[in-house]
Amino acid sequence: MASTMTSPSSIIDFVINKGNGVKGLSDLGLKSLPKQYIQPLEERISTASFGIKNSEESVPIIDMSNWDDPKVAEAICSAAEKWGFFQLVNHGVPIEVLENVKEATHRFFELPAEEKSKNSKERSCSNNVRFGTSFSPQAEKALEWKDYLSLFYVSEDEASALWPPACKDEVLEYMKKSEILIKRLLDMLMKRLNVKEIDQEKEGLLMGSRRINLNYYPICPNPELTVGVGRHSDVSTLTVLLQDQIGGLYVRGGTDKKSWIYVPPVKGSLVINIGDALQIMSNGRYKSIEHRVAANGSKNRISVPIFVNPRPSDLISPLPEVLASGEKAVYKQVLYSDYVKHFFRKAHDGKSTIEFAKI
Ligand SMILES: CC(C)(COP(=O)(O)OP(=O)(O)OC[C@H]1O[C@@H](n2cnc3c(N)ncnc32)[C@H](O)[C@@H]1OP(=O)(O)O)[C@@H](O)C(=O)NCCC(=O)NCCSC(=O)/C=C/c1ccc(O)cc1
Ligand SMILES: O=C(O)CCC(=O)C(=O)O
Ligand SMILES: [Fe+2]
Repeated sequence: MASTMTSPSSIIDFVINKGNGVKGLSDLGLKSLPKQYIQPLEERISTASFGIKNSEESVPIIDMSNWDDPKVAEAICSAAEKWGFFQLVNHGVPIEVLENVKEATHRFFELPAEEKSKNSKERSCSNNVRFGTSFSPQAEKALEWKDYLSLFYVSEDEASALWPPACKDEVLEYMKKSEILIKRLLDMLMKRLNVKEIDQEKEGLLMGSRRINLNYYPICPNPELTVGVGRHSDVSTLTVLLQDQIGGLYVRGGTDKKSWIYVPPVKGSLVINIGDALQIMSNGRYKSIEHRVAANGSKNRISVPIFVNPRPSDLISPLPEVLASGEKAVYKQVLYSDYVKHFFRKAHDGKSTIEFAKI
């Protein structure tokens, strides 16, 4: 099979059109990376330092056991300002729920291509369920070494009816059990912005819609030539990210704000990051930080982000409470679905998406 698949168009046909994804390529045991996946030099991730702490600085690890203690809120808000990323331990989401969702993710991606591709953009019976590969293959000059299942949550009933049976129960449980944590985090972050209470209207604006992605990064023949996910910031309010023990996530940070800082897997933890919507609503106080994922030459990696978002119909802009002291708005009002469409229609390009909302 591998030998018959040498032309660029047959690779694309096999991976994208036939729904085999990069997992299909990886399973064939390819010895070298197809050229569509070769990233320009400046986008490649040196794996020489892979898994090794590459600087004195690292993303804060915050213990949430005493979530009521003002010191916890202080640590979270400071991390959101300085790093835009932090890891949480003792976050209240049961470890078993996290283990189950990881297992369900493997179960889904182990399904035959024919079964998975029933959820492709072309064949899915709903826009809210989508199996795909790379990020935006039509827009990308170089593809990313990742397959995904993206599930937009509307209601429990809709999810039960439409989400793939291989993973839906575990994914729904993860969403349900993470809700208290999400509310606690938003409560702390809002208090620091002088938002005293999250009423129904604010709750809708901050967390009115959620999308969960199951990401699969199969073993890659030449990991140093490509990426799992290219440089981007999330367009969410905040993202709750579950990663397995394999590693590969890097975030932009450090004293010079330009280094790539490795986020080591911490057993039982959840990674939290601020997204563009909250950077806009906080008028830049909380930072949505660029991040990227390396490909791996010896292990299959998974991750499961929950993107906590405004509703598509929401207008987002700096919050009145933030501007009350006379601070000048640096972002204009944008319709959230326009913002997300803008993000999805281009290749990953670092922090560029937010230009769309700059005054
Ligand atoms: C505006 C949406 C996204 C699409 O609505 P639509 O225009 O009626 O539906 P389309 O199916 O025509 O999608 C528009 C484009 O976006 C693409 N797209 C539609 N969902 C998807 C999808 N989950 N995945 C990757 N392309 C998609 C889709 O392929 C299409 O591209 P194109 O065919 O070239 O016009 C709509 O679903 C919406 O408002 N959703 C609610 C908000 C929402 O989902 N927010 C997501 C937050 S996601 C986030 O923060 C980070 C995501 C992320 C994801 C991957 C990464 O590598 C890194 C980050
Ligand atoms: O796989 C990861 O660790 C991060 C993935 C990511 O950044 C995303 O899906 O937006
Ligand atoms: Fe991301």
